[in-house]
Amino acid sequence: MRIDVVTIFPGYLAPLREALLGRAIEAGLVEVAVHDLRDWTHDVHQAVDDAPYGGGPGMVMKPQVWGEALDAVLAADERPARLVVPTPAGRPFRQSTAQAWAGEQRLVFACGRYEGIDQRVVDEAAARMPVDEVSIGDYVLVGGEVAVLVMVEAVARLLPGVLGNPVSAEQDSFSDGLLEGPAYTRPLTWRGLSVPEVLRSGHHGAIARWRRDRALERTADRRPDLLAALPADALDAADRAF
Ligand SMILES: Nc1cc(-c2ccc3ccn(Cc4ccccc4)c3c2)n[nH]1
Repeated sequence: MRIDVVTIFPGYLAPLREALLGRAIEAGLVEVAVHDLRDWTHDVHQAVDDAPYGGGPGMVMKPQVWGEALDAVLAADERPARLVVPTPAGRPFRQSTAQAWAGEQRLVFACGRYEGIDQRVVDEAAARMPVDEVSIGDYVLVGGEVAVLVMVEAVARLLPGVLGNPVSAEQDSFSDGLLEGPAYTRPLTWRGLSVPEVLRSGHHGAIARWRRDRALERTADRRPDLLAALPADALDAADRAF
């Protein structure tokens, strides 16, 4: 997969080259290119924003600069690309979104700032490629860069070879519709707190049942919406007894 990010703050994307994802890039499992939007300005002030039509606070990002930047970035590789535009007004980005995007050959992320990007950039792009306007949560950021870091990590970890132990991607929180239950490691007792006996019993069936019960308990407590959204056949009799 090739990932391109266009932003006026390229330095914000430096963490992409750290740790797990950095190693995946070095291993050639994923390619990442970060581009400075201002490279496609032509005026001395390198203007990327202007006042909003219709008035209102803040500034809007100019369509001309974005149009030239996206044309150039898309032309740099013949693989078909999906354009992703983070915005507070987007459809929710979920694990299912990350799983769908993990199958893409190419993702191009457009990081807005100010009050966002002129809508015509999205509308014009949508005429020639798939475009997703996505939100990473119901809170307001200052720009799209942090959202891109979140989404790139969520997608990249699903790519073959990126995670050391691929099984964990399948056993993710949300992959079975439930939250992850509690996890423990050594020491057996820490500050007077001990690890649940069942986890040391060696009884794999009992352990699996205990873990499922803790996941159900936590999901019911913290995310009842997820429980309500589970398909009818997702809970077996033992789950219902819980
Ligand atoms: N989930 C999520 C995404 C964003 C986000 C993404 C891109 C941009 C570009 C500019 N802003 C600032 C902004 C504030 C308010 C209204 C519109 C834009 C952004 C915010 N916030 N929260």
